[in-house]
Amino acid sequence: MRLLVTGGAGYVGSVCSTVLLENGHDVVVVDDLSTGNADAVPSGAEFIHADIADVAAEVLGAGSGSPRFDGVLHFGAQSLVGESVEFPEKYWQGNVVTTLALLEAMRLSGTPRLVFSSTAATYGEPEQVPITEDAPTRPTNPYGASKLAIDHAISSYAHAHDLAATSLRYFNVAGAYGGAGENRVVETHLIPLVLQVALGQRERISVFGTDWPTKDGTAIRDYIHVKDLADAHMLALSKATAGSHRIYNLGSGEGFTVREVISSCERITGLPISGADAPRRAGDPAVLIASSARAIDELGWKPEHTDLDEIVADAWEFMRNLGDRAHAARR
Ligand SMILES: NC(=O)c1ccc[n+]([C@@H]2O[C@H](COP(=O)([O-])OP(=O)(O)OC[C@H]3O[C@@H](n4cnc5c(N)ncnc54)[C@H](O)[C@@H]3O)[C@@H](O)[C@H]2O)c1
Ligand SMILES: O=c1ccn([C@@H]2O[C@H](COP(=O)(O)OP(=O)(O)O[C@H]3O[C@H](CO)[C@@H](O)[C@H](O)[C@H]3O)[C@@H](O)[C@H]2O)c(=O)[nH]1
Repeated sequence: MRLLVTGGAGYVGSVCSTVLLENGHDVVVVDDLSTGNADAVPSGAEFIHADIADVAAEVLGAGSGSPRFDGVLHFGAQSLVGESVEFPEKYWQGNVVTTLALLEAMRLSGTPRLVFSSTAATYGEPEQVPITEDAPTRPTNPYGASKLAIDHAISSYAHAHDLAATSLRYFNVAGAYGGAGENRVVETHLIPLVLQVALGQRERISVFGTDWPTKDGTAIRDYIHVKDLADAHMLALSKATAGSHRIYNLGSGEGFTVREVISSCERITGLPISGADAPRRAGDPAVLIASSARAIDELGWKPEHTDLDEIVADAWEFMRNLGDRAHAARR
């Protein structure tokens, strides 16, 4: 297929572009580099440096009579929970308004398929875990609310305009694949931050909240290997049907506390990692664990890298090999 990838200079988008190319697809990346790096775009992909809201109509050929792409994978977004509480405008504009422009361009060009990066943050604080797709959606931060609004917009476009749409609700993505991984200019995610401490690029890791109702008082998350996530995107592309919007949770199905993640990083790196207790971060839920049963049943998805130590080991190898290309090392 010929595919448009938004956010392909970011972490998940660059790994998925790599896997799309490995599967023989043609890939055009549009990225505004607001959080991504141009050098993360895989060399086999065409790269357009732009905000997708500005160029979607032109790139997709809105009004030209025939679609130029077989589908869009929409990773491009602002996606930091804490930042979204402080600057909600960045999330309503950058996520919702931008995606509405993309959906209009898809409608007007007749682009038939969409795979959207939704999130566990659409559910908010769960009543029970693991979380299924039928769980109530009560986001605890503007980031999750913006993604939920987009999911609703996609559903109505799919049904009214025959779009074959899939929303993949990722839990916490981690690890690396094919030379692509996490190398953000401003990093806020737990695993890369802990590994930056091991690399001597940061003094200690702050543990946000030690009074959560969990076994060691720190927050629990479900870490999914980015290669397993990429595989789910390939299945979503091939299985989607016109006029339907399916939503799938994607995680490994097991939860780890912040302290357990730090211990895993110590085991894998063989280095002691200094932590400092800190207050809870605004907008964070206590526990997020996925039920991916629907993706396993309907898409035939089989996560293959569910061991936390394996996920951390792949992230560690990627970060050690970054050398001068590491943004953290340049600061
Ligand atoms: N990383 C996770 O744990 C996680 C979990 C759930 C959902 N997600 C979702 O997955 C997607 C990718 O996340 P990531 O961790 O790779 O983030 P990232 O910040 O590394 O990548 C996002 C990319 O999108 C680009 N971008 C942002 N707005 C754009 C716009 N308007 N036009 C063009 N490009 C734009 C950025 O420059 C960046 O390269 C996001 O939609 C995010 O909400 C991520
Ligand atoms: O320096 C840090 C950074 C994070 N944490 C904690 O570690 C956990 C994981 O945090 P982080 O890696 O920042 O991810 P989340 O905030 O859980 O969000 C990720 O996972 C969500 C789905 O679960 C996605 O929607 C988001 O896009 C993605 O950033 C949370 O409890 C944080 O409070 C710390 O204790 N110290």
